[in-house]
Amino acid sequence: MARQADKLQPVPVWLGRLRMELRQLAMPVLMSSRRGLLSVSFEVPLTPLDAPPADAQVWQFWQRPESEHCLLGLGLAHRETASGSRRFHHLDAVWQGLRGGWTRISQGHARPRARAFLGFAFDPGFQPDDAWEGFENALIQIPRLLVEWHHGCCVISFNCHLDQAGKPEQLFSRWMDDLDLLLKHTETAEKSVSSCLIREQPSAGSWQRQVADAVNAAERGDLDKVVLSRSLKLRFNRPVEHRRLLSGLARRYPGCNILSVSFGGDVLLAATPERLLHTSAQRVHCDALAGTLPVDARNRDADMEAHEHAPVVSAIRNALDPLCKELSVDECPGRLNLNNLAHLYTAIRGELRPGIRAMQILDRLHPTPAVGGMPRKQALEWMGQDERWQRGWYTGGFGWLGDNNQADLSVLLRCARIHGNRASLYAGAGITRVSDPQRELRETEMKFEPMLRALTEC
Ligand SMILES: C=C(O[C@@H]1C=C(C(=O)O)C=C[C@H]1O)C(=O)O
Repeated sequence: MARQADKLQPVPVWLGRLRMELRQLAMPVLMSSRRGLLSVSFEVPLTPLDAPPADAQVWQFWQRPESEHCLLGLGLAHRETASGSRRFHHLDAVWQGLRGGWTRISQGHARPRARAFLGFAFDPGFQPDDAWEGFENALIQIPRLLVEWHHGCCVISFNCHLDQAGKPEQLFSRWMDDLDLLLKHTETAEKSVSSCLIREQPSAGSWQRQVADAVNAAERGDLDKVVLSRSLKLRFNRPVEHRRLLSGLARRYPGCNILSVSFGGDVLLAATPERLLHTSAQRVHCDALAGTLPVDARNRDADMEAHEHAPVVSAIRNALDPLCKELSVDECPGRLNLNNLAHLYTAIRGELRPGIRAMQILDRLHPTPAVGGMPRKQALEWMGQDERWQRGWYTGGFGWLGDNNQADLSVLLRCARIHGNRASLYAGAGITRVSDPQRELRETEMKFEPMLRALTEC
């Protein structure tokens, strides 16, 4: 991401003015009878961060290095949660309501903007447990401080919900604490961390047996595809330096979305190649990403993987079709090369019918057969019996929502959940009637590798 060294001013100069202007702009609204959300935005000469600040407790971090776009949220201004089969309907209504009553003020060149983070578990029935401390089934969260870097420009927004803001002086001091946290951000010294594997869940042997059962079920015609996953639990000799981990992943995977979330407990981070949904006004873009090969694989291997890829393309096409005026789907899949592996990739783009919102698309899309299976119902039932651990947010989604039907949501893959000196890693593979258990196991190992490497190098 481009640095803004040329625009950099000594921090205290703009900070003093910002403090004064924030007060002048926010106070009349805080003293009024207005309700709903308030945002006050400023353009500031702040260089991009490659991770959340060291002392932050609650944050959401979203970065797309390739397009020089990064969002960082600190603290909590407002949050709405949902679960169950209507969770996206509920959050859609919430989001529309919030946007309707949002007072937005901006200073200088900053454009007033509405931004919220959206995150959700794979399963609408997921209930947060000890393993996923602080992670709700699905939520929309508006941070108290939002920093957005895009193409060399940085806008900082101070947010609050006027119904819950408390006394103005307390709010200003919380805002200033968030800002201090952001400005105090420093690099941490390099440390070597050694790992020891605690356990695999399930063991490699039983996972291969599960794969063989699923292959038999596909041969019988009970299902076409099911994605089975496994988890690795690791313990390190000191707390995992997740910020360093994140910056390492961004360096190595600039084409992926780099994500990190904490609600005060565990830290979830990911370098995911799969964009679930990207909308802006009436345009929609989805990735069909399924079928995995070593980077140096031959075309014959790609033909085998096409079995896994085709159902994903057709499910996304079917989900989008009724919502779109026009839909274009690449004729043949291309290859998306990551460092050690490649995925078959098809871009699906459309023009939405008037009034179609991002959350309505999400409701039809998730879970795609890239992470669930086909037919959806049978595959989910199969997974329910076989996977004896909670996927939590793994294969769920995370990203942000904005004005004008903007949304950028990723599938939570290639992720790790960190708790002190422990980490849980997740990986899965699509199983069809042509799958081979040993090959699928190898595929999950290839998917673990980037995070394992980053963890042991950070
Ligand atoms: C389930 C995962 O990945 C998904 C499954 C893929 C496959 O089966 O080939 C490829 C990309 C993802 O859609 C994972 O990385 O854990």
